[in-house]
Amino acid sequence: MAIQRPTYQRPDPSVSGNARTRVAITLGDPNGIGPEVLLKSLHDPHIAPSIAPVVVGSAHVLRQHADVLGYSDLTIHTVDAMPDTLPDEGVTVWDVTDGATPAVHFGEITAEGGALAMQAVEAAVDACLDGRADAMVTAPISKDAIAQAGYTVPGHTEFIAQRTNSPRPMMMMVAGQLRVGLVTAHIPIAKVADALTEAVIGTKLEVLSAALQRDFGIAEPHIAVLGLNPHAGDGGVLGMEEETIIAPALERARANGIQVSGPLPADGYFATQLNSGYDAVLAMYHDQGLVPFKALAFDRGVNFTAGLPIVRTSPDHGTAYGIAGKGMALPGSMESALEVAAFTAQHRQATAAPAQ
Ligand SMILES: NC(=O)C1=CN([C@@H]2O[C@H](COP(=O)(O)OP(=O)(O)OC[C@H]3O[C@@H](n4cnc5c(N)ncnc54)[C@H](O)[C@@H]3O)[C@@H](O)[C@H]2O)C=CC1
Ligand SMILES: NCC(=O)COP(=O)(O)O
Repeated sequence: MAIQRPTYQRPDPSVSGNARTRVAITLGDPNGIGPEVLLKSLHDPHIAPSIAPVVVGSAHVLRQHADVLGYSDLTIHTVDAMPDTLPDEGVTVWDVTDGATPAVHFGEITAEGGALAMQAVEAAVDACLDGRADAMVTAPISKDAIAQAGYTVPGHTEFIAQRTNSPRPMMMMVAGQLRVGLVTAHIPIAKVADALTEAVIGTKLEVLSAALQRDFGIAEPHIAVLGLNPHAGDGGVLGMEEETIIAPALERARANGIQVSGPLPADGYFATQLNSGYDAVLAMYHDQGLVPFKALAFDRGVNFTAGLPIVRTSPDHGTAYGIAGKGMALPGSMESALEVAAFTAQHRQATAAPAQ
């Protein structure tokens, strides 16, 4: 079977009246590969025409990464707020550090790095909420570093949901037509089964279905739902969650007008069903969805947070400390994250109900 590759059209600026999508791009952990993939992506001539990118974080950190990459002639414009217009060349950084000059320690997990990364996320969320930005793209943070900095959320998804008062966030991975939603995300595997309830699965199906319509333009989405246990429980021999929790949740979703199929065996799904016309698949836990997703689409995969009032995407990879500062990081996932952010923001704007 052919590996699924992204088939997104490049975002069409005419969708929103020729306005470029204003994207706030958070710098991520300064010691990881976030700034590197960001710099490489902004050099992609296919990306620049459709978005107005503003990097949020530290100009000093970005300069250090640019120097290591050999981009020493790059002009970095520093501003102290989300700007309305951008210069024709160079990269604009909204510096949120109050003039600090943080050092970069490639490959190290530090509280300072975690704090700096989250300062940028806070600023970018607020810019999206008050309309100064159309979308945000987050370069990767380290969950360890942000915990050292005192943050009690596991990652962006939960943090942005809190800051935007969104009770129903959902992690969703996207690579072209391959879309994977998660019922549970950042919890220990030992807690997954207990976290699965009919209500939770029903909520995730609603959020996923709404995101497919509102953000990806699929009028009548059809969602495949995976089982939890091997072979979807095999009639109860290998586990009962399919019969007692997942199937009833699907019945209720159907009654509410959502097209769903399942519960389907997870291993077979990714081996045979990717071209069967499903618009998305709902996985029960993080690695059930992300292992096959990354195996199929790592270098183009995007992490999209469904269920938010703002548009937020991210590359599908993390801080990759082992290769930080070596110039080896592949930028494709960040490029796709920028594209999906622009595409979904433009789609939301184009289809938003006019104000009464
Ligand atoms: N959106 C985000 O903020 C994300 C953050 N993370 C965090 O990142 C940290 C490290 O996570 P890991 O599980 O080690 O995953 P990782 O994605 O950082 O690294 C996994 C493997 O992929 C390689 N890799 C990752 N990105 C690459 C790229 N662009 N080009 C070439 N090779 C690449 C790495 O070198 C490593 O071998 C953790 O704290 C994790 O929570 C992980 C995923 C997403
Ligand atoms: N595996 C995805 C991941 O860990 C990223 O999480 P988040 O920071 O986007 O919440």
